[in-house]
Amino acid sequence: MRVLIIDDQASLLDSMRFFLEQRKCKVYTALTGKEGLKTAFRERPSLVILDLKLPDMDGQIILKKLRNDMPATQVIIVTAFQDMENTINCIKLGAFDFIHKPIDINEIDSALNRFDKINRARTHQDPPQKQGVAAPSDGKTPYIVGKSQPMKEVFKKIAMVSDSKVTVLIQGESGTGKEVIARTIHYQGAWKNHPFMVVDCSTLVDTLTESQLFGYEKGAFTGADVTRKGTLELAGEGTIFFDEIGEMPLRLQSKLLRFLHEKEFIRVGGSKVLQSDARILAATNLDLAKMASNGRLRSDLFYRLRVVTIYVPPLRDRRSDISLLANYFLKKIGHKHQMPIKTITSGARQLLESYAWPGNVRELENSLIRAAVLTKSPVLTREDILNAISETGVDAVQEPSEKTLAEVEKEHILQVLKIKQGHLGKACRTLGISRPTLRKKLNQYGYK
Ligand SMILES: Nc1ncnc2c1ncn2[C@@H]1O[C@H](COP(=O)(O)OP(=O)(O)OP(=O)(O)O)[C@@H](O)[C@H]1O
Repeated sequence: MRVLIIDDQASLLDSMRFFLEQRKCKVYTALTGKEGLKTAFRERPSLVILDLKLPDMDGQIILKKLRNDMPATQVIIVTAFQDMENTINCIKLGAFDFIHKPIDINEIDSALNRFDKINRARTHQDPPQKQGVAAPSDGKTPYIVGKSQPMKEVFKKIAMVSDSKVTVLIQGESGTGKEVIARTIHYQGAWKNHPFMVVDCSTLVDTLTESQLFGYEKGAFTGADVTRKGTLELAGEGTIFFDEIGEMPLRLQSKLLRFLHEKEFIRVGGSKVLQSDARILAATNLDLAKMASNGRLRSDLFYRLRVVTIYVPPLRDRRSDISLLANYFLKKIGHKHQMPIKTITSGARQLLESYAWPGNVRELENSLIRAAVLTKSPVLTREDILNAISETGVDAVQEPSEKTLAEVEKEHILQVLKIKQGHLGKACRTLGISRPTLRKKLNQYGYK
């Protein structure tokens, strides 16, 4: 295989050359963008490894040129994790993969393995299609940190859907980052200057929801003294994100379905059919297929929603993201609380990487906030992290104890409630008990 590496760090070029030559690649190198393009057009490599930050040219311009003029050549971009917007733009522009800086040779190895595999499969296919062009960045996009293979797939899907109005269902456990993904789809997309509206289906009452969603006409019900627009109208050409879609009352499900089919709706108490061009994103941590089969969710709505599904794996299934996320959160905490950025010992890092994180990324972030705020020292130890986790976490890191079953049950219920930030509905789902049962138990513990 012929590989061209474009990077302004001579030492990195040397070590990559050494590594790639071991893999029997013919390697070309270039220290600048201009030199890189010249070499690419002369040598026609099958793969280019391209650093986005070059002294003379923007990496995205080089990528665009390579994808346009040499579509058979694939490009892996090298990026800093703070460059998430750029990374997504590069995927939109047709980058094959990305690896993070500082470069871990294992990441290159697995990217090359993927490239080999896909290249072999592609031999009999048509040349790759030209990809869409990215919208300019506006700085509002939230960061999504991740370098694990499942998160790379998530980034690719975000890039694929953000410039279209396709309905997307985001599935994953609580705290895995579903809302961040929804926001990123919106703010990376062509309609990012239009509103992003969130509807939390788990907190809405049936009748209230209807007027909130569809708006109402003056006089539609007692207290409706003026005509009001609902979320669908207010969103305009933007995005409506239905969080916890599995909680939507059945009656509203059919109205939402009509909206998804026809893009039409009527205000409560009105007769005029109104049009909306909003994009629908939905998220759930429930098994919607099961809900559809037992009648709790309309199956036609389920099929309509899952046109494109993004699955976000729990943090315990993508442990290679943990260290990166921890660094990111420690920086974020430092900036937010205006304190020096804390670091962690290798023991603490090992603990973070081995813990089960039942509350996923949210629990990791909250534990680090607690540890950073409560610890005076600039370096967080294993103990500091352990204390912070056991404040809210589930018992995954604790030693076996001699507690009674009732004590363990109480602790577990209170911990889950903390993780769910006091949200009874969410806690019930995690605990697998009904709301009345949870209330009864809380009463027994002395909580009203
Ligand atoms: N990959 C990620 N990179 C950076 N921050 C993340 C990532 N994933 C999650 N977070 C952060 O973790 C917290 C929880 O994320 P989010 O609210 O998106 O999860 P969720 O899956 O929608 O949760 P829920 O199902 O409980 O509503 C947020 O503060 C978010 O910013």
